[in-house]
Amino acid sequence: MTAILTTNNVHLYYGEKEALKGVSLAYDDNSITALIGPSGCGKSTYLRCLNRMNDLIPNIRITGSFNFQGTEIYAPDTNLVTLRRQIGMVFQQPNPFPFSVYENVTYGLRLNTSLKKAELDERVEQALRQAAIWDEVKDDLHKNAMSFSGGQQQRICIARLLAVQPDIILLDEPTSALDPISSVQIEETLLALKSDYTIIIVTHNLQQASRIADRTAFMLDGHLIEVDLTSQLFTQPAHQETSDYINGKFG
Ligand SMILES: Nc1ncnc2c1ncn2[C@@H]1O[C@H](COP(=O)(O)OP(=O)(O)OP(=O)(O)O)[C@@H](O)[C@H]1O
Repeated sequence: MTAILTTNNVHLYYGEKEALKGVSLAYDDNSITALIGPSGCGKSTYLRCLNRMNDLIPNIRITGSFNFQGTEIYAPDTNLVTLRRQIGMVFQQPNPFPFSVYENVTYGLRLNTSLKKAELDERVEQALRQAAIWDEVKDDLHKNAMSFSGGQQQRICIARLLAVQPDIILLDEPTSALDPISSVQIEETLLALKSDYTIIIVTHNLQQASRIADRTAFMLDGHLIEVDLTSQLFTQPAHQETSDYINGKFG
């Protein structure tokens, strides 16, 4: 399989502090990769590099390469709006805009395209169906997205991202603010989406990683310790630190 995204020898410094220490990882299309590791190991920092969400942090320095479909993400001529359409992100706290469901889902489309109303309607339904929230909101498309439950809001945010047809979906602990039923619904949604997208998810929840991820990467203190098929990493990790972490000895 060819990798859709490859990061090579990534180092990231917040001022003097080195938060990423040579992370190299490649991602296959149509797969879910989980990034796990104790608090502060650099998971979110690394994830945010992938669509340049760290760009505005003062005194940040990033080295290494980030090859996305043959182009360098950090090339000077990269268009950030296009990049973030292709590599979208879902955050820990659901963050719908304070507008209707319909306006949320069409937001990126109205910025990037000049689709007609009927085409917009079609894309809205398609994205909400893919995010497994259509049945719950189809009669309330013009209701404020903030009036739905946290889990519903998170699936509306996923639909908002899917509407612009990204290639890669980044998720930073997308279920940690949600109840268990909503979390399962998000996991099922991600499993269904994997046939069309590349998904990279940061999670503290090891059961979640083992339920949904094809591959899991374990990070510690800015290093990538190992990456493997999830079943392999959880049953026969190659490194003692990984074994100690997954067995709850720290973290
Ligand atoms: N904006 C920032 N400025 C300075 N240091 C930062 C910044 N963001 C993160 N760090 C530091 O970089 C290191 C990695 O943080 P990061 O948030 O990426 O870890 P994490 O593994 O995602 O942690 P958690 O699981 O708690 O979210 C930590 O030591 C953190 O304090």
